[in-house]
Amino acid sequence: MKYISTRGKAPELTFEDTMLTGLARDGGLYVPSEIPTLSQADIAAMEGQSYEEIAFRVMRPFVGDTFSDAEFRGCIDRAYAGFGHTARAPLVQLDQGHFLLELFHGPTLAFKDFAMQLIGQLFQTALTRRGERVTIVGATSGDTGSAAIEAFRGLDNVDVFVLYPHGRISEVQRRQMTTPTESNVHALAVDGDFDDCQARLKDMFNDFEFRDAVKLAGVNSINWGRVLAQVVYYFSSAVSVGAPHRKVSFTVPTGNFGDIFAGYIAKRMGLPIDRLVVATNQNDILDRCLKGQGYHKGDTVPSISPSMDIQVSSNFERALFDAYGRDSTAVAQLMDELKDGGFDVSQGAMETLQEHYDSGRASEAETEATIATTLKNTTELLCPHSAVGVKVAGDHRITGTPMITLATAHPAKFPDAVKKASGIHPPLPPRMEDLYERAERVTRVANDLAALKDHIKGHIAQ
Ligand SMILES: Cc1ncc(COP(=O)(O)O)c(C=O)c1O
Ligand SMILES: N[C@@H](CCOP(=O)(O)O)C(=O)O
Repeated sequence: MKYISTRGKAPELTFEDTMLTGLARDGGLYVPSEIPTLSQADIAAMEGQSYEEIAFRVMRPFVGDTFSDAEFRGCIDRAYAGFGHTARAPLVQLDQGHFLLELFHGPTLAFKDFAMQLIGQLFQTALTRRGERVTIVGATSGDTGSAAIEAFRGLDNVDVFVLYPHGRISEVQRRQMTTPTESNVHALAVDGDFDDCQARLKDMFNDFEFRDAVKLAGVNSINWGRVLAQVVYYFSSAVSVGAPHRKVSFTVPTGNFGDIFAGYIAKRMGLPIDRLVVATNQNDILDRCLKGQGYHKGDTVPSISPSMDIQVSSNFERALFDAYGRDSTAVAQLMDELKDGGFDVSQGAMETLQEHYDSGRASEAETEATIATTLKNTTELLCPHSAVGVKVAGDHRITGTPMITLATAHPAKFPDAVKKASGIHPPLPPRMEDLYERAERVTRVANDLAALKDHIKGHIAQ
């Protein structure tokens, strides 16, 4: 299995090198040169299998000979052993034909743990074998950062720096990143928004001198391994509601487009997915684009679902690559236009996108109302991101096709917004009860590439 860049000018890589490389050297994102498929019989055989077994069967074809079967199975087993639910990703029925996929039973209470816990194991195995160390830098709107710190803290061969937008994440999210005591993890509060953090991260990858000097690696969803691990729960959940014998639709609270793109990969692999519904908050650039209005950046408006306060949706580049018939020149041109504010999508590419994706948005008031009504009707307490999904799913139901909405975070990560909407203050799990008493360690930094690079160079272990 080979991986190619969406911009066509970076070397083809193996799975291992793709995973350790992060952003392609031409600024693009790596994707598999072809998508392996599973037969209907392969998918039907997943019924009743453990999450770990389904994970092995879904991901194995993408990994090539990077890991032996035994190594790969070991990584998967260790990755999910610490989850707080034996099903790992349990399905809860909300009403007739509408299901919630709870993806928040991992160590940091968000769906990011599914990929990050696995990536942590895969990095460790590959780096130990190669005798190498890397510097991981991540950009986060709240959840990727804590998941990355949890997955890599205390490891000998990795330093982790996480850039988050100062004052724009919840207190629980911040404390999850600033309270770990291991010296190889560093939280950096950037004066800017998430798009600034992500842009500076990409600047670092595009600065080859810096990139090579610190052996930069990325664990944002620019890393193909992140997307791949998220494909698994589309299979596990769809099979539970009748796939491959019936079609299933998914609604996905969306920001950086990694999670919904994983759903698209599942569909390309043969999972009978009818609609993939992109659900955005008031930062609705993706909804507007998928409705044919072009991709044009505006200002990010802080919301009660802060993890989705994003204008430059990184993985949309992967969706565009396929929609433009894998024309890397066209994609590179669009990404150049994006630097100047945005681009229009060609009619052909738009039709291809709309074949797979629907979209909708939820206002702040609709998000709050959905938290309240869902609690009243079902006893499920949603986080604001999951509530965006549930609201939008409600607008896209088709009789006879089950709809699965992804619940991407635990409500306790956003207690203020949840309390305001529901009257309930969701408690943290017992292992995190003292989060508010733990000492914080964080460095405030300007939104300035040189300052960030200096800080990182000065704090990596030699
Ligand atoms: C809780 C939560 N929900 C939804 C999203 C959006 O996911 P994606 O960026 O993969 O579209 C994020 C951020 O990634 C998140 O942290
Ligand atoms: N919402 C994310 C933003 C980064 O997304 P990623 O999937 O590219 O890591 C976050 O919580 O940090």
